[in-house]
This record gives sequence, structure tokens and C-alpha cells, in this order.
Amino acid sequence: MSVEVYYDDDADLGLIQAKKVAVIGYGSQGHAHALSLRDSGVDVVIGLPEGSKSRPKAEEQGLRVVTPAQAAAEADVIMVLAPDTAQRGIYAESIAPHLAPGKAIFFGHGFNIRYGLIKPPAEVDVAMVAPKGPGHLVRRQYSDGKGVPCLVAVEQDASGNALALALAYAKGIGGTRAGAIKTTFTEETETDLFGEQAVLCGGASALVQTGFEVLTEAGYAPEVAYFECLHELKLIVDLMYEGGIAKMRYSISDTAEYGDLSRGSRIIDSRVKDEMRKILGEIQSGEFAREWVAEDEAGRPNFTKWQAEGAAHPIEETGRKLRGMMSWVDRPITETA
Ligand SMILES: NC(=O)C1=CN([C@@H]2O[C@H](COP(=O)(O)OP(=O)(O)OC[C@H]3O[C@@H](n4cnc5c(N)ncnc54)[C@H](OP(=O)(O)O)[C@@H]3O)[C@@H](O)[C@H]2O)C=CC1
Ligand SMILES: CC[C@](O)(C(C)=O)C(=O)O
Ligand SMILES: [Mg+2]
Ligand SMILES: [Mg+2]
Repeated sequence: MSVEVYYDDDADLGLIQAKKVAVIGYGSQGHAHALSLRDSGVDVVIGLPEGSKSRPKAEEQGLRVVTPAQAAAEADVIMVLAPDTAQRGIYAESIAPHLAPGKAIFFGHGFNIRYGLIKPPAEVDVAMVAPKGPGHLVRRQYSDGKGVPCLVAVEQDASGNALALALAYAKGIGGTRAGAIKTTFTEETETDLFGEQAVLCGGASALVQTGFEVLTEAGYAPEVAYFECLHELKLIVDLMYEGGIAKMRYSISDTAEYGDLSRGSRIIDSRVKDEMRKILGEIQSGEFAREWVAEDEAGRPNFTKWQAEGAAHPIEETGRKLRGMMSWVDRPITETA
């Protein structure tokens, strides 16, 4: 592999144990980082606004919660794990006034640094520890003595020790048990956005909905279409996850494999690939970031409309009914911290 990968032996937990860490935000990532750091012997304080819904959760878990400004004032390392769109405001109002030489500001995703929405002063370290998995998995893996691989990056190395500090943090959340891959803010941000837009979230959702529409519009039962286009996707993705596309193809029938090999490239054809390149271009040029920031500032009119349209898609109603028949899949969307 051409990338540099760091494991537990490459990281000194003592570096982060010697610091006070403020975790700003207590959602998917925030709760996982804070609880795992605490269990790794790190002094952690949570920064949340008065009245935040997350406050009782963090307090119930035995964590001390103060305002983001107080947390930033107290801490040596400030990890920003609030929603990407909120980070710029939190930084300006609550973090920037408390940054001083010797402090570090950390991120779980590079969006705000990559697009210049947050510009920390030269005298602080700026680094990223970005687990490659949802926060609840990060926490569960840590608690099981394992870890989720993470990306680490240093944007600004004022102390000369920023990478070592980021690796120590990654060790504190279990990341170096699995491996911490060194990257840059630019690479992490651009690939993360591309992945979620073109493949994982945007691409996959559209593929599933469109397949469901084609079958139901042709008169097939929505229940049967649901199984074929959504439910079984997990079985297929699980096989890919375990052993790549090769293992999935090994496991499916020859008929399915022939259909895959002969038809797949008609679905994801050169037009789709060109569109993917266009989407990547919008990410690289900053066009997507500008659009998303403007949408958020305008009160998210399109976001809200598209969310409602997605929720009203017939596949959701069909899925609700069918999942009710399958006790093992009918779970709440989020697990609690
Ligand atoms: N979700 C994931 O698995 C992944 C996320 N990331 C990155 O991690 C970061 C956090 O994302 P995620 O964990 O999904 O976030 P969530 O949306 O799950 O959680 C947001 C948290 O921030 C709090 N919050 C909201 N506004 C403020 C504010 N003004 N000041 C302080 N806290 C605030 C929320 O509190 P309240 O309850 O009051 O709303 C909540 O506790 C992002 O940069 C994201 O890109 C990276 C990898 C994966
Ligand atoms: C795939 C979505 C993600 O990038 C993630 C969980 O990694 C996100 O931003 O939530
Ligand atoms: Mg991601
Ligand atoms: Mg993302």
C-alpha cells in the first residue's frame, strides 16, 4: 500500500492523556469520541449550548457538560463534532476567542477547513481524526476492544507535534487498533463528499428507488419489488464488505453473475461516469460547498422539500409494512449513546 498506516505501537496515548480535550457536539461521532477518550484515561469536557437536546445524554453518561465557549477556554485540544454547517458559527463565536499558542483544533471531517470557512490562527495545530464509520460503530468497536479504521491529517503543525497528537487521539478512540491512515484535509473532504454523493448515499438511494419504480410501474407487487431492490441489497453489500465484489460474485448464482457481468455496465454507463466526474468537479471547485452553505443559510428550502419527497416515496410505506414482519430488522434508526 502506498499510504502510511499507523497502529497502536506508533501512537503514544500519554500525549493525549496529558491534555484536556473538549468535544464540541455529542451526536453520532461526539458521543463515541468522548466516551472512548474518557475510558482511555483522557480528561474530557463536552461543549454544548444551553438547552441542547444532547446535554442530558452526555450528563447521564457521567460527562461534564459546559457551553462550547467554556469548553474551548478550558481545553488544550478542541475536537469539533457539531454538524458541518454549524461549525463556522461555533468557531467564530465560541472557539476562536479561546485559541492560543499551544492549543490544537481537531475535526472529524475536513469540510470547513478545506473550503476556508474556518481559518484558525497560525499558532495552533489543526488536525483531523476521522473514523471511517458511523459513531455508534466507533463506540461499539472500542468497547469490544477493537476499533474502526480512521483517517488522520495535519493541516497546520504549529507545535511540530501535531501528527503525534492526532495519532494519540486516534489511539484514544480505538482507531489505531484497526489502523490510522495518513491523508490530507483535501483528500479526505473531497473523497468523503464524492463517496456519499455519487455512490453510498445519493447513488445507492437513487438506484434502489428507480429499480423499485420500474418494477411497480410494470405491475409487479410493491412488496416483491421492495425485497428485490432494497432488502436484498444488504445481503449483497455484506458479501462485498466481507470479500469484495469477487466474493459476492462467487456466492451468487451463475445466472445472477451472468446478469451482473452482462448488464451492470448498461446501468452504470459512460453517461453515469461522466456525471460522476462532473460531481467530483463541483466538489473540487468548491461549487458544491458554496451551494450547500447558501442552502443552509437560506433555511434549507430544497433540502426540506427533497427530504419530504423522499419520505413520501412509495418504497418507504412498503418498507414500513414489510419490516414490521421481520422482527430482526425493525429497529429504531438510531441507537442511543
Ligand atoms: N455521522 C457520522 O458517522 C460521521 C460524521 N463525521 C463528521 O463528524 C462531525 C459530526 O457529525 P455527526 O456526529 O454526524 O453530528 P450529529 O448531527 O450526529 O450531532 C451533532 C451534535 O452537535 C450538537 N450541536 C448542534 N449545534 C451545536 C452548536 N451550535 N454547538 C455545539 N454543539 C452543537 C448537537 O446537539 P443537539 O442534540 O442539541 O442538536 C449534537 O449533539 C461532522 O463534521 C461530520 O461530517 C465524520 C465521519 C462519520
Ligand atoms: C457516508 C456518509 C458519511 O460520509 C459517513 C457516515 O461517513 C457522513 O458524512 O455521514
Ligand atoms: Mg464519510
Ligand atoms: Mg461525510
